[in-house]
Amino acid sequence: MDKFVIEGPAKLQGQAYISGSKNASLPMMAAAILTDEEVILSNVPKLKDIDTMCKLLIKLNCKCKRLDNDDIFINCSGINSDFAPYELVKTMRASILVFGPLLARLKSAHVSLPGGCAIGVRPVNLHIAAMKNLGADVEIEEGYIVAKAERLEGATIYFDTPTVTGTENVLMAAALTKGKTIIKNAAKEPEVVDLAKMLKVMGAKIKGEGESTIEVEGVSKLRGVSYRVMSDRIEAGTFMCASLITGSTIELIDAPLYAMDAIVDKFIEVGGSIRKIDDSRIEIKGKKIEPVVIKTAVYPGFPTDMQAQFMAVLTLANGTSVIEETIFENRFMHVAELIRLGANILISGNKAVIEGVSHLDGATVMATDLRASASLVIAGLAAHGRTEVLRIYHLDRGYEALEKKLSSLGANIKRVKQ
Ligand SMILES: CC(=O)N[C@H]1[C@@H](OP(=O)(O)OP(=O)(O)OC[C@H]2O[C@@H](n3ccc(=O)[nH]c3=O)[C@H](O)[C@@H]2O)O[C@H](CO)[C@@H](O)[C@@H]1O
Ligand SMILES: C=C(OP(=O)(O)O)C(=O)O
Repeated sequence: MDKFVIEGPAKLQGQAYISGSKNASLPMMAAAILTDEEVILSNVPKLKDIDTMCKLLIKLNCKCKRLDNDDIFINCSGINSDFAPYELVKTMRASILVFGPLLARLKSAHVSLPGGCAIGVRPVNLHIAAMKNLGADVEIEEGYIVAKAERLEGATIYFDTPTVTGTENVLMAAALTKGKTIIKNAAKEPEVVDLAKMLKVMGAKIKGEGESTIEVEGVSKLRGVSYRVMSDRIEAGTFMCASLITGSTIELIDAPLYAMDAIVDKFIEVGGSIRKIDDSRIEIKGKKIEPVVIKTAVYPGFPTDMQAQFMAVLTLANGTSVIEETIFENRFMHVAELIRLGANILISGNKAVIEGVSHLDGATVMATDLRASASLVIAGLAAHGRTEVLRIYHLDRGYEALEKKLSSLGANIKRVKQ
């Protein structure tokens, strides 16, 4: 198990390249199941989750391999298995994204139920209800979703709560399902929009992506595609937090600002500034850390995936901040670890009250989930002395070469094998 060793405090300068989006790449890889032609995705980040999705596709008898650099090649012409085993699904919840495509392509799916995880229970009841609505018979047997769909037909699907991967599963299934499917209270996240754009290039008929009602007119066949994945707004936001907490000016290449309004607003409210250099480059400057109120919400609200990183920054604010987490019931696992670094944080229900302190001191801390890990790295950059972040395999699920990118900005951070 690797750990990070950080010697702080750091001052950063230079350029960081923002990789392709994990949460856009994963559904697009699953969408390759929908066609028997080649799919080439570019700008796919080198991450553990991407490797897991590739392994899962190979298990289904698709071909999946990384080409040069950031391209992934997938060909599902030989797909002949509908089985997504627990061994893979337990390591990555996003495996549930093969559910919709398998049903549409093979008329059956046998997909392990993802377990709970550190941030919450994360049920998939809405995915299952949606597939039933499209006409599938779905049972839960021995921890698996077992679904058959002799005759799928377009339907109106209403989500009680907008679910990102649920919306993506329905989009993919409906693209190959006879008739019109209307998704109401759909997720509007940019990654959903990017998936819809890819599906349209494949020949899908979709209207309304990015709005709360999406209409899909099913087609009988989808083509292969070559598609460039959007850049990762959460990675870009994480670098914004690194610049705030270290009071540094850095340049970001390929940050998808068009999808980052809520993050940029908070960055500026806390005390950052942004200057556009050209179409692909921005300069971000962390000047001071003012206390703020943050409430996570579905897009275009403030993303839950940025909550932990902003909390790390606010531990050093000039006053008291409040963060309310409304998406996941247990996404404050980083708090106890930030307290080990000297932070003053109280939790009451789904609210955290963060009293800014004058400084943080290095300590050994434990990463518990992906974004919690990132928040500990950010805090470690500002903490005085040595911070060890254990269990960074969580971080490797979703950040490409974070330690290399931070080192090249001047941080003293090393990956150490234990
Ligand atoms: C691979 C991927 O894209 N992951 C993202 C996706 O996760 P994911 O798609 O799993 O998250 P959802 O949007 O589904 O979850 C939103 C809320 O709906 C609830 N819910 C969801 C489905 C369901 O069947 N029943 C149900 O109750 C969840 O428990 C949660 O409270 O969106 C989350 C919210 O922006 C992000 O944090 C994740 O990074
Ligand atoms: C929670 C996240 O991912 P996943 O849904 O893949 O667990 C995340 O990206 O912060």
